[in-house]
Amino acid sequence: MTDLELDGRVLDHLFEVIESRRDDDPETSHTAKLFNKGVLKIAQKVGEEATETVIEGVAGSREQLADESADLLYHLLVLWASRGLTPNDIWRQLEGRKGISGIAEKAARGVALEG
Ligand SMILES: N=c1c2ncn([C@@H]3O[C@H](COP(=O)(O)OP(=O)(O)OP(=O)(O)O)[C@@H](O)[C@H]3O)c2ncn1[C@@H]1O[C@H](COP(=O)(O)O)[C@@H](O)[C@H]1O
Repeated sequence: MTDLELDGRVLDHLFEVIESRRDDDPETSHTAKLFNKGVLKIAQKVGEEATETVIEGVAGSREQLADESADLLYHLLVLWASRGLTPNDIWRQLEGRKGISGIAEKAARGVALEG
C-alpha cells in the first residue's frame, strides 16, 4: 500500500466494513459479536484499549504503541457506529475547530464558566 492510500480514508473504509458487519454472525465476525453485546461492552473495550494505548505510549516501543492505537481506533469506530454516529460527524467537529487554538478555547471556556 502506498502512503497515498494510507491516509484518512483507511478509517472511512474500516467504518464501512464495521457497518457491513452489523447483522453478521457473531461466531464469525468480531464486530458483529461486539454489536450483539451492546454499547456498554463496546464502551468498556474502548476504555481498555485507551488504557493499553496510554501504557504503550509511556513504556512501550513505537510498534507496540502503533498496535494498541489501531485497536483503540477500531473499537472507537465500533462505538460510533453503535451510537449512530459516522466518521463524518467527527471530521466535522474537527473541521469546526480549525484555526482555534486549544489554549484560547480553554481560556474562553474558563471565562464562560466563571461568568
Ligand atoms: N481492526 C480490527 C480489529 N482490531 C482488533 N480486533 C479484535 O479485537 C479483539 C480484541 O480482543 P480482546 O481479547 O481484547 O477482546 P475480546 O475478544 O472482546 O475479549 P473480552 O474483552 O470480552 O475478554 C481481538 O479479537 C482482535 O482481533 C479487530 N477486529 C476486527 N478489525 C477490523 O474489522 C474487520 C472486520 O472484522 P470482523 O468483524 O471480525 O469480520 C477486520 O477485517 C479488521 O479490518
